[in-house]
Amino acid sequence: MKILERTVVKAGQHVSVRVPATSANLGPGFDSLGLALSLYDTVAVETTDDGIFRAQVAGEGASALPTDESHLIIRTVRDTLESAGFSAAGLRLRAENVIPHGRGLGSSAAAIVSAVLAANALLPDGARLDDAQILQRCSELEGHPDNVAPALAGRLAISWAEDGRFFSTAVDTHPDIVPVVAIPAYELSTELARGLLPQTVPHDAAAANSGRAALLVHALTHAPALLLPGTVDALHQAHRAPAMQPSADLIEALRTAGYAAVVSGAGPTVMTLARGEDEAAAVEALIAGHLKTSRVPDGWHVLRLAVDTEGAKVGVHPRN
Ligand SMILES: Nc1ncnc2c1ncn2[C@@H]1O[C@H](COP(=O)(O)OP(=O)(O)O)[C@@H](O)[C@H]1O
Ligand SMILES: N[C@@H](CCOP(=O)(O)O)C(=O)O
Repeated sequence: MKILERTVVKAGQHVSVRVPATSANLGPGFDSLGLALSLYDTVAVETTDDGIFRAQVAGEGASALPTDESHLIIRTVRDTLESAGFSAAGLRLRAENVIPHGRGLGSSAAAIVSAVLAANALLPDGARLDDAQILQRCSELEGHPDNVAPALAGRLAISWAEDGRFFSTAVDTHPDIVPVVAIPAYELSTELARGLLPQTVPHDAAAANSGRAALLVHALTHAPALLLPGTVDALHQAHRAPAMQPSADLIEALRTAGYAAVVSGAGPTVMTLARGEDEAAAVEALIAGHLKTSRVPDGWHVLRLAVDTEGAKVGVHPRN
């Protein structure tokens, strides 16, 4: 058997990456629309020559995530180096996690993006991936592009796939848009939520959904008054509701009151796209009242966020 020779990347390199949370789907944009949010994970990676691969995790997942070479970011850094013909003799990683896990705010996408960008920065000139290759790699690892694209580029990302290739374009949102997220204590894995979807959908549902998705892009970029009709989904939310009934009930209460509430990603976080700070305050008041009077589990966190406009940021110290 032929053993593949890989060049070992230089030890003593330091890279840090900050990646935003993301909310995918936004109602009718299943696997295609995603919004970058002002909530960030940060990871610092150092190459060593001691043969040890170790992660130190603070914040979200600190007590649950592995700290050895099975950590998602360590695995993805190594795989990305290896696919470029390189390897690391050792890695030390420090993660400061703020994005909650299994809540539909793109934590796994943020981890994948930070790993691919860190690995890319560790590669020598001439071996690095370009932006299209980075999007391709991250989308393949995540399985869909709608979280990784806005995590990379910021803003509202519109993504699509063709013959196994992933593409995306990012656009500015209207300045009035204020995302308010209500994050429950309970988790729902994206894998499990994807398993609840049917293999095929009726033609009228697909036709209705494409009209709403087109309307939503206009509402988010130019006409926030159209956000309520623009966030009607016919493809995934109803199928997933039984797995997140408290979130589905909160969405119904918000939409009945005229607010554009959706399932964030695969859930169970509820995101409302408010029009301005006054409406955001009214949304927060409605959520607080609903959580007090309805029989929902405790432990929700409500955050008023902004749309992140920068996407992932990489720092290299020092550049070789
Ligand atoms: N920062 C991280 N570091 C390591 N693993 C992570 C990180 N963020 C997420 N993960 C992994 O991804 C899982 C959550 O992914 P997923 O079910 O897709 O939910 P989410 O909507 O948060 O992306 C976590 O349980 C964990 O295994
Ligand atoms: N389009 C995906 C989005 C998953 O987002 P996440 O934040 O829940 O990982 C889906 O709906 O499955």
